[in-house]
Amino acid sequence: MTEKTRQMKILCIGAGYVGGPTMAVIASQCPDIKVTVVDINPERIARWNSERLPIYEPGLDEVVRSARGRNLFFSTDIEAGIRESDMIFVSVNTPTKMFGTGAGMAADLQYWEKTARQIRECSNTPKIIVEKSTLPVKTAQAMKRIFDAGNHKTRFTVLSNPEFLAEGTAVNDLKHPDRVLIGSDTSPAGIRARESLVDIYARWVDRDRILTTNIWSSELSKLVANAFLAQRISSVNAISALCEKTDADIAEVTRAVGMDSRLGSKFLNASVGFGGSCFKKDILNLVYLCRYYGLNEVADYWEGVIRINEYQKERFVVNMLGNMFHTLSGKRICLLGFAFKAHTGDTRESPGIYIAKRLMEERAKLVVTDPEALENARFELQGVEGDVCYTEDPYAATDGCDAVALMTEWPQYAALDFDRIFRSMAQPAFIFDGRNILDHAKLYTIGFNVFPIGKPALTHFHDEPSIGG
Ligand SMILES: NC(=O)c1ccc[n+]([C@@H]2O[C@H](COP(=O)([O-])OP(=O)(O)OC[C@H]3O[C@@H](n4cnc5c(N)ncnc54)[C@H](O)[C@@H]3O)[C@@H](O)[C@H]2O)c1
Ligand SMILES: O=c1ccn([C@@H]2O[C@H](COP(=O)(O)OP(=O)(O)O[C@H]3O[C@H](CO)[C@@H](O)[C@H](O)[C@H]3O)[C@@H](O)[C@H]2O)c(=O)[nH]1
Repeated sequence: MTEKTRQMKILCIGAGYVGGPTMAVIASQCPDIKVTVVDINPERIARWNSERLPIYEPGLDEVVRSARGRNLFFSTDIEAGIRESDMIFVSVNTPTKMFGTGAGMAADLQYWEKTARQIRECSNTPKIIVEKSTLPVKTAQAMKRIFDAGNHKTRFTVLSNPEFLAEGTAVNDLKHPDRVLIGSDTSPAGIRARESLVDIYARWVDRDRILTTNIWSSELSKLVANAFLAQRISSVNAISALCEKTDADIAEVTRAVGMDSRLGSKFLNASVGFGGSCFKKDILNLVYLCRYYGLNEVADYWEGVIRINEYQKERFVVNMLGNMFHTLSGKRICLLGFAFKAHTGDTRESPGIYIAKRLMEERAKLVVTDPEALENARFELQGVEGDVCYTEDPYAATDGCDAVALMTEWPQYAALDFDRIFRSMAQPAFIFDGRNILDHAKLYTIGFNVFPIGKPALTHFHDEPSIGG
């Protein structure tokens, strides 16, 4: 093949929730580009090559099937992948560091750095390196320093291209993104690399949605986007506590507030708290960066978003305890849903984890149910002391329970036969709706004592709750 007709080869290192779907969509949109996704985890790669993908994501099976074996490949041969590629996306995990300096705050960059060194060692031809993982601002500089130290065989150009997909809607988000952000330096090589990445996305994304910025703005924008989104939920959840004290209704308040076009109506649902692998970790990372630069007031401000989220989860438990006569000991409680949001099997940082642990601390007997997340739920709660069992059938899960705590807004939960559930439960029966998706008036009519978030409770008790321990 001549240089002109040579097939472009993309490699993605990290076959997780981001690497897998992102590359599947690129491969399906660009049949002439060879896309290979590699990972150090052979089981994950085997699942990507099987009929049962390692993650549940609506629409993903079809996209993977359309391209796998044609121009989309999953492999554990990282070195070969690096050698043959022109462009390498780095999509490894960047969790919160749990040791040493910055423990509990900073991003743990060990996976990312190992990858950078491996790329350097295995490269003989020029590479464009694309940061897909969420990284602290200035990581591209560190990456370039690693590449430039000791490899005189070839040239590396680093771009930042953070990913904004949300789980549960990943395929749609990737096919129809609000924007694609690409950061580069302004050297001729930087601009050329940036344009080649723009050209890939432009196959299916309008050019006016493809933003190009300097590399530091791009890295920082990802952290800021997540901080703003999480801040919105913490703002609503903080007000939900005030609503419960004042008989205001959070749904009415957010509707009124969200109709202001300057604010907008999306992402204003009160909840038991936000979860997911990104919000907490990325805000902690932002807070750490602010403290590193001596901006303590700014750090405190953003830390407040996380504090309110912790408060909201604890408030939910305290509310259950207070309304169930100040003891949960020996009571059977169903956690309806365990994924951190609907339409995913992911349980990372799910509020269900905290609630489950606290309820077990109160010696409740838990029954966990979820349509997609039971395997992960078992993993999250393994080794936790207490009485917990798992079942996929929500009717079996609620059978004999004293209370149901709805954790995940799966639409099928709103459609359950609550007459049947009520009849099978211990009396008095309680429902704590951590997502406000149920028909509260109807549940009350059936006989439940209903506790939504940020709305007046509907109970069949006509006296004030007793003050207990
Ligand atoms: N999950 C999301 O919705 C989401 C969205 C946007 C951005 N992000 C960011 O994308 C990055 C990846 O997130 P994720 O959710 O896909 O993580 P993940 O844990 O699902 O996947 C990361 C993968 O990288 C692999 N890996 C780690 N070190 C490796 C190495 N040296 N060589 C090869 N493979 C290696 C792991 O085995 C794992 O399979 C993170 O920085 C995250 O913050 C995540
Ligand atoms: O009004 C709302 C909206 C969301 N949530 C909760 O917030 C969490 C996060 O939800 P969401 O943002 O939809 O899912 P993620 O997959 O975590 O996506 C976020 O994190 C990703 C990783 O960085 C980014 O790419 C996305 O843009 C960003 O939305 C979940 O627990 C939701 O239930 C609420 O409680 N109320």
